[in-house]
Amino acid sequence: MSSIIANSKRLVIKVGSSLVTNSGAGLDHEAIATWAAQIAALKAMGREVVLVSSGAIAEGMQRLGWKKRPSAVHELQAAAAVGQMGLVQVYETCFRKHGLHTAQILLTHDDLADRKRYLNARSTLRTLLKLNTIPIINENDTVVTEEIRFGDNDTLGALVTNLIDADALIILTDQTGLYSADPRKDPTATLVGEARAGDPALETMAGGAGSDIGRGGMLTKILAAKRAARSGAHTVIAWGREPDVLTRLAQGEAIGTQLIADEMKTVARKQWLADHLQVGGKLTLDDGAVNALRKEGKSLLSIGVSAIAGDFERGEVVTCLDTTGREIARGLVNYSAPETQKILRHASTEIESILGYVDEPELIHRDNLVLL
Ligand SMILES: Nc1ncnc2c1ncn2[C@@H]1O[C@H](COP(=O)(O)OP(=O)(O)O)[C@@H](O)[C@H]1O
Ligand SMILES: N[C@@H](CCC(=O)OP(=O)(O)O)C(=O)O
Repeated sequence: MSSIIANSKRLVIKVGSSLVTNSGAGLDHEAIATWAAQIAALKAMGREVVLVSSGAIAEGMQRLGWKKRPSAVHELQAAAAVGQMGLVQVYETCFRKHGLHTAQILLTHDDLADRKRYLNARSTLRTLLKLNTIPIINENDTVVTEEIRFGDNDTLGALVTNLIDADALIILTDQTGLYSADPRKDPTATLVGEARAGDPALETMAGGAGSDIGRGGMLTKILAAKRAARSGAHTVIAWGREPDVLTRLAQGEAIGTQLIADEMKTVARKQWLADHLQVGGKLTLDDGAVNALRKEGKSLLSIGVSAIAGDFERGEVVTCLDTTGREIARGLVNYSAPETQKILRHASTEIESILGYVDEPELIHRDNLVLL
């Protein structure tokens, strides 16, 4: 059996609190250095990596000398704010040794549900990847309440996987994978080597967190795999302290639990777009633009749009019609209706002089476009 990661170019790697903080005993610098070295090796193989790291609350508690996890949300938030400083310092130091810059991104689930912020986060992350940096993502604990209470970064990892259209999500944790039951409670439990992401049987095997440090347990990891599969990404759940776990996975070795997305990426993305967002407006394309989309797989540029209808905002789904009114595509539009009205029939290079700013050179990026 070979690893589903072998052919994955863009990876989201999630490391849980129990792992980053060595079961709550402060940040584990050595382990973080090991992952940084492996991620640097993945970069050298041409992979793109986004890291989702927990550990802020646990590190904050350690720094503040708190032995017991507080139940008051504002105290958890304060601990997260203190601990996040330590977390990013360690990552920055470790990656710098490999000549890599890190970038801190703090997100809430709401940010990814909001159309505009979704596009903004996506553009920033894609730019950071182009700049060859390692984005380090955590929840923005200061401004959330429910995430902190039920907070698990597994869900965030899956949302980021969907957001940047990653090929795979690797969840590193303190167990060697998903077991038929919680191995802390049932010593006869056996490792699940491979399964279909979204198989309901997995949910009955997975329990909650086995320690006070981690939040989600296995169930949130299984649900994250199901969510990641909706944009066609596979998930691996593996032990973070397994020697060379990341580089071995990338070289094709099957380690831990592999949860396979059975939908093709393009089909899944189309479904995801169709499910998530309602059509907010219409664009009429000239024949050249229809050709560029259909035959050449290109993005839609403002120059190819001859008319618009509806009052859509940046980030809404719009439908693209040919000159006869037939729907040929749908996609997430980068400019609002009033902006599009001003830039239609104009080249991308003119956007800045017309609007005074440029969000993206494309009206709809091809990754956000589904042909019908
Ligand atoms: N079926 C299962 N297989 C493996 N671990 C399980 C299972 N059910 C529950 N768990 C528990 O989930 C824990 C990992 O989740 P969690 O503590 O939230 O880690 P992390 O901080 O890495 O997200 C394990 O230590 C284990 O006790
Ligand atoms: N944002 C929180 C992460 C929440 C959490 O504990 O998640 P996880 O360890 O992934 O179950 C923190 O940094 O402490």
